[in-house]
Amino acid sequence: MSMGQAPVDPTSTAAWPRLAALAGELEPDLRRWFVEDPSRAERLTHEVGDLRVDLSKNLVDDAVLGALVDLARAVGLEERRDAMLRGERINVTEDRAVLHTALRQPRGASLHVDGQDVVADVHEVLDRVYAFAEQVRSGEWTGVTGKQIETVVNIGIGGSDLGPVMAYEALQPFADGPACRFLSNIDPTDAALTLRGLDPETTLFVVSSKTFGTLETLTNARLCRTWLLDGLPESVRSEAVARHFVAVSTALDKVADFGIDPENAFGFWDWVGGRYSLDSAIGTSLVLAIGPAAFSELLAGMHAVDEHFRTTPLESNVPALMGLINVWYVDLLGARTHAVLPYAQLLHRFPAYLQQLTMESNGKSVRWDGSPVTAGTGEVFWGEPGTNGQHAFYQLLHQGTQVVPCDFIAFAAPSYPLVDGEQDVHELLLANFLAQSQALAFGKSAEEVRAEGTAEQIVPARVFAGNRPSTSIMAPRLTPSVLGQLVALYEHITFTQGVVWGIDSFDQWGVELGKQLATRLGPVLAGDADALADQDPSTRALVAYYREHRS
Ligand SMILES: O=P(O)(O)OC[C@H]1O[C@H](O)[C@H](O)[C@@H](O)[C@@H]1O
Repeated sequence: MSMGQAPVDPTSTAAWPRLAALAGELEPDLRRWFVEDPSRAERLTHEVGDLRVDLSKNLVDDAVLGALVDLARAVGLEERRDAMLRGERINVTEDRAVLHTALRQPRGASLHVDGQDVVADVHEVLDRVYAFAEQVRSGEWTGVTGKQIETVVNIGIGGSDLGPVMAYEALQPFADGPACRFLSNIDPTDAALTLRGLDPETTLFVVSSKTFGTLETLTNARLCRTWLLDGLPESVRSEAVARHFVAVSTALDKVADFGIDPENAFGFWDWVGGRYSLDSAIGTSLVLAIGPAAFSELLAGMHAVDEHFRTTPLESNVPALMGLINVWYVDLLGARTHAVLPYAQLLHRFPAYLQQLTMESNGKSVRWDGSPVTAGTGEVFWGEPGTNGQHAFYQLLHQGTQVVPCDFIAFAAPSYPLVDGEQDVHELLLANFLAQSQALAFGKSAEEVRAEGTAEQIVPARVFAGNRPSTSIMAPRLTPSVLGQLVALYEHITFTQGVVWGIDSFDQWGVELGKQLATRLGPVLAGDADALADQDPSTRALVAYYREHRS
């Protein structure tokens, strides 16, 4: 398939009307489906790496899955996957290759793109990041006054923040290096609170920005540079930035302009999208925290899932199936959102990370050739760790009027085994994970509610309709490798959906307009009367309110 060609319209495939008919006929009855097919759980459970993915509580049967796989073949999922992995420029609107999978190719592998072995380049940078991290972690690299680095502040936003902070939180049990803090927001409160209590002599800043042109990151980097210099004795100031600032970017010239020594800069490439960059040098703060060995395991976990995605027939290809089932929910069953519910506190930032991955990738209305999409795209991803979510929004999941497919994520072994008297607390957590997926799937009928002696007038309020879809992902424990596997799994789910919809999942033009307008509104806030006069009445009134109340 030539990437310049129009994408195949999914609604024009033979599979689409079959899916529409199946959706029309669908009378979901998970209770009956499990009784009638005792092998349903086993047949619909697949393995990818260390992940065990149980799809059996989804509203699918063999006919639906068969039609979804046919749809995937008809739109050329396999060809486009292979084109991505080969380094073709499938990011059409930016004319770029999409090669985050090359970031986790093992040492010694090779992939030539435009005559360049990108895997060799990847390992050259990784080695530099690892060597630097070892120096900091061992205390060989010190601050300008000779003190060991105790805190790393990652300054970045979007993909230069969400991946590293998510993984740093998730891998706390493996964090044996300096503590990390993450500064992202242009709200000056973020800088003030991130720096609060830190000692300039023992703080290292990692300025992470693919473009090195992002307003938030450059502003925060300057604030931190001022804070650093103000907090150090004058005699060492001229040497301080070189010892306390490193940078990660594809724009190494801009790094030098900022005053960071190119020796202390780690590069990556335009073929790594920001939201796909955790495993590039953007992971430097994570490497500082968990060390090169653990980071290598994370990369190996991602690679294992890449290999599964590359080689497994679609019928048992887990990311492909999960992506296709998501398409089924969005386009045929009317789902608008998708909840991700980790029963693991350590994954508390995972849903936020997934929001950028999925929504910046697939929140599009036009296809890669510029024509309008032909089906609904880009569901809203959201979530919170269980059991906290249970006491907040699960009411809507159980009894609301919308289909909300849920992904449960749980681990057999606890990261911190604690007991409450005789009670293994991790078992309480897992009991809740199992209970919620059961309750969503199988519900509680009016007869069952009545049998509990419930007064007739409140029976309806206590009925659970059931047949609310979920996927259960389990792994032995949350390790760096397993985290890498989860990230790669969702990357390829996102890719699969994007291919079906025919959209370029690797651009993000939709974030640009707000940035442009913010640049124009800066002078308005600062008092430029002519610029204010050009604004719409609502904006003018908001600015007037600001003026009146700014103290
Ligand atoms: O890494 P940077 O170039 O600073 O970009 C940071 C983020 O900002 C942009 O607006 C994009 O929406 C994100 O995809 C990107 O991750």
